[in-house]
Amino acid sequence: MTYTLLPTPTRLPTDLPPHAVIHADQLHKTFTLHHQGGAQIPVLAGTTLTVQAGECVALQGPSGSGKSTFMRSLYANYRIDQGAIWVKHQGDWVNLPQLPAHQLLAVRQQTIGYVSQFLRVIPRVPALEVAAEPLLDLGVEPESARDKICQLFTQLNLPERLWHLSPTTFSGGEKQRVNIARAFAVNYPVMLLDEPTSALDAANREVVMALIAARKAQGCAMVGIFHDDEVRERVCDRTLHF
Ligand SMILES: Nc1ncnc2c1ncn2[C@@H]1O[C@H](COP(=O)(O)OP(=O)(O)OP(=O)(O)O)[C@@H](O)[C@H]1O
Repeated sequence: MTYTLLPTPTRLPTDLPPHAVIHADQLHKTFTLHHQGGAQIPVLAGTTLTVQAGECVALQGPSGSGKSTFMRSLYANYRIDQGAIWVKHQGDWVNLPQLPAHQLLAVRQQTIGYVSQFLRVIPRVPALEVAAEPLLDLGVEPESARDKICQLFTQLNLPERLWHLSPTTFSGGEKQRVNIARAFAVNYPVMLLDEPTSALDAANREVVMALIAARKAQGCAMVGIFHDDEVRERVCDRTLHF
């Protein structure tokens, strides 16, 4: 398959909607498998998405169509081949693929939260500390950070006996709730949600849907992959099809 590559847009379009906070402009991404004869897997070919404050956009499409690749590109976890990823950071538009590492770190600390499906656990670090880390990195006092996480753990029905244990041995749903508390503790203007309810029971799914709705009402722009139709229909305003 051949793609006609468009020139990389490097300027922020002038016609973005007034409350736009993220604008992915014509993203192209092809994986090259160097250890498998250089096989090429074209995944994104001009994907464009603008999200405004207070909106939630669902990424939907068949397995392997590129949803996760797009989401990881929005967090600059994957390097795109062409395109621009504009994010409003502290009042200024920045293009993620062109940022030096320290500025990308600042964008991730202050502007874009990412709820991955799986929690990265470190042996011997208790759940409370794992979840409080992003707040502490922002300079929040340890006591306030701890209070905020305790409040979220309670809301998410994470049993108190687990709070001081390392999540290494937690169940999938327990780990997922630690991850959600970690991301929702910070008031990010943009959040990327990768199947945030995949391991949760019905009651905790409701809690997460309520957290998402509350954050949207505060003006957070969200992009998410939701395999659960009910969750997607209830929290998303529109869909980007892959
Ligand atoms: N790191 C990688 N290296 C090589 N190929 C990759 C990599 N990540 C994804 N791919 C390929 O890119 C394509 C899109 O994968 P991606 O995970 O983005 O799809 P998806 O729509 O999120 O799928 P699913 O719904 O199954 O999670 C697949 O063909 C996959 O094999």
